Amino acid sequence: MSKIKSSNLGYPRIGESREWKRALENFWSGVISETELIEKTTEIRLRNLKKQQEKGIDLIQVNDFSLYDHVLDTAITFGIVPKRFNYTGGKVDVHTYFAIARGTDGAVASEMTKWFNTNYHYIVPELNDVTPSLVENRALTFYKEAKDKLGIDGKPVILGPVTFVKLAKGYDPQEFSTIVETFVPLYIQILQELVEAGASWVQIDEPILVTQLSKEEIAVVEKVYEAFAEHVPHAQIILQTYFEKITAYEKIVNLPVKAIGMDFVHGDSLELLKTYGFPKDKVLAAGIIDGRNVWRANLAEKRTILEVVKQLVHHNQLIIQPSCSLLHVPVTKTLEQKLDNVIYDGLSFADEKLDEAVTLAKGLNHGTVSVQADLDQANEAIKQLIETYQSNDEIRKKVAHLTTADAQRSIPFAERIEKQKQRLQLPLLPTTTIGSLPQTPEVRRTRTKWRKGEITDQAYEQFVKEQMKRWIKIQEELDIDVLVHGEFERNDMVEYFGEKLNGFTVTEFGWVQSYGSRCVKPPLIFGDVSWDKPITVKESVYAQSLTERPVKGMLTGPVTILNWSFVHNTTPRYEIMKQIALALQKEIESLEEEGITIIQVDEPALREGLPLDRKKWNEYLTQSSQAFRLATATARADTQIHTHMCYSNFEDIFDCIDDLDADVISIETSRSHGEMVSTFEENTYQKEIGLGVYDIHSPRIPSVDEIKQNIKRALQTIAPNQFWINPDCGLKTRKEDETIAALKVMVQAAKEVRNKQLASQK
Ligand SMILES: CN1c2c(nc(N)[nH]c2=O)NC[C@@H]1CNc1ccc(C(=O)N[C@@H](CCC(=O)N[C@@H](CCC(=O)N[C@@H](CCC(=O)O)C(=O)O)C(=O)O)C(=O)O)cc1
Ligand SMILES: N[C@@H](CCS)C(=O)O
Ligand SMILES: [Zn+2]
Repeated sequence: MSKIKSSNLGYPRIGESREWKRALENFWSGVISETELIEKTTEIRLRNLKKQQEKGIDLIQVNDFSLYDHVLDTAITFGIVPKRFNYTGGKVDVHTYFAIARGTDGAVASEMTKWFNTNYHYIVPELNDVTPSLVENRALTFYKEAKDKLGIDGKPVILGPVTFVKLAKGYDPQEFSTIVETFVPLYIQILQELVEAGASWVQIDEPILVTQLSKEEIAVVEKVYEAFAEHVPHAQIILQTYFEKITAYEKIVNLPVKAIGMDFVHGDSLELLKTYGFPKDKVLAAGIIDGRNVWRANLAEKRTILEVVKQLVHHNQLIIQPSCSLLHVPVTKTLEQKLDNVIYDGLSFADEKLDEAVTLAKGLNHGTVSVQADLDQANEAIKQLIETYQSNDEIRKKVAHLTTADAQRSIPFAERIEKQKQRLQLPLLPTTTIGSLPQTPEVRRTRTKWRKGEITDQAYEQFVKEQMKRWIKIQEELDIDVLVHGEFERNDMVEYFGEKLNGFTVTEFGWVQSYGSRCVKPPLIFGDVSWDKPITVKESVYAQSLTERPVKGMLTGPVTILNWSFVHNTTPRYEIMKQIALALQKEIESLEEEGITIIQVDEPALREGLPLDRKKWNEYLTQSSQAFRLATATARADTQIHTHMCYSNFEDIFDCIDDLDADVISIETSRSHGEMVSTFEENTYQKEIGLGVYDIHSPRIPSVDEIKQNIKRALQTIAPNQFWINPDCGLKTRKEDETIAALKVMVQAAKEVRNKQLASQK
């Protein structure tokens, strides 16, 4: 009988103490050389592999490490570099690689967007005018490295051609099949070289197979994998999917590959298996450990599922693995010193998830008795965890009695906006920013000192006040119309609220990569959510006291707080979302009581959370808009409610955006070069809107003409009296001088267009 194997689908890149982030940022700022960057990152990569080897993972993944993003890595494997970066062929050097991701003085960065329904962002490949060729077989390089340095026969992973082309831009969708075909010989060469080097398995990731593909697209998938089977018959391919169940299961499961990887946590893959069976000649790679959440697995329950799965596959042809790459969870829980013991015992980060996979495989191979102690321990930890859940009867009752009317503003938008215009007296094409201002090393350092108790609460508060004071003045000098307090007091827009609301817990080191070197520390939700006292009022009121211009109150919305937290499944998600909404309602009321006239409730994660399975869209969108409206319903009619969204494709959720009933929305668009603008041609959006006029994730300063172009393009489809002028997103990642220079250009461009508009109205 063959042995059931344990496997991994990707290990976090960032290192236990975010040493990867520091290496990258030190390289970008010239503190370390390219050689040092390569040395440091090689060290991290090898350490990651070694850890997995020591844990006893049978199939250790290679080529999952990246210096920025794995989709960008795939692009440079094929020499896909947009023309503006002056690439002349051959292996893409590190400088060009980072230039595509971050932009340069002379060339805008490639667009970045959400990786499926996650908070990880990938760099969108641009296929216009480039002929792909295999310039570097990166999978082979990293396969050899693991073999030579650690004696690991790794399982190289490559992003499959269908997903890669689907996620790319710069081609006519009609040409999809032809474009994919151009990649097929290149993939065949990669596979051939890997087989020659001795790779036992090759994993090809095709997560696009869990989305709705057309018949023609499925035919392309079939053609591609038939070609691989024909040309590289000895490659043992694992066709890997994740994040949902496979949509065209009956077709996909019969493709000529050795193994199919499926997610057994998200979407009902078990039902597919039971209904349609699983081919005898294939191995099933079962993603049974949740790669998207941090709560400990109930191993006994998992084992029961696996016993069923085992009956459905032939002769132990089973691999046990996480449901997706562990990129989406923090590295290890062992660094956490401050967590409550019960919560600590109930957690499982990447390292612990690998232990869980190994345990389950061992139990299946050697009988449950061999792992009984682990199963009992997990069971006890989970039991303890659930017993400590803090229920809040008052909140539960409130939520239970909510009606549709509770999620409705007092009067319709058309009437509200008139009152708001009266109250705010803003110019045509008002300028504003999205909320955060540069979180300089000094700001971060001061907060870290305060957290460590090295400076007093008073000194820290004073420091934050000074930042606000300085920046209110800067914004006034720049002549921005609607100001922000800058969010200097916040570590992150979600974690900050997690620290203040009941029902949340935060970790010290639970970092997860969001994009490039930037990481987030999602809070844990384990308890009913409630609000005790004002969270943001002190800062907003102070900032407002310094100026005659309106300063926006700044909150994060219920959908985003929920989606960017690790939520335990004790309570249904929608229930928690409504609890958060009720808490935000109180915060809004507190801001209003102190005279704040504009309140922004950010929802950048609304589109991201859209289920991959279309059948689930309606419920999600209805619940999301309901929760947002509940949070903002009690706002005065003349309080202007703003919202903001970024780094997603918004076309599919346009109706939901409208349904939020926010008075003003700002949407990131500049990296997608006006694609969003065309959406407005097909829609008659009545409310006010700001389409980001410059990209904030690049250090590059835009020109006045560029911004004017962006504004003018927007004004072709949006009325001038509806339009706001703002950057794409918050400015926290930018340096101060870059920010001031870019905002100066933005205001200048706004004024030029405004004056022209006013002159033409005369
Ligand atoms: C707007 N976006 C956000 C997303 N998700 C979020 N949860 N938040 C977002 O804002 N998703 C979509 C977009 C783009 N994504 C991001 C994600 C992350 C950042 C970002 O800037 N991250 C920071 C970390 C922020 C933070 O929490 N910092 C803490 C800790 C400070 C720190 O590191 N201290 C050092 C010591 C410093 C010193 O002594 O010099 C330490 O502890 O070692 C804080 O500020 O207190 C990042 O740098 O990665 C942006 C957009
Ligand atoms: N207000 C937040 C929104 C980010 S999506 C910020 O400006 O950083
Ligand atoms: Zn944003």
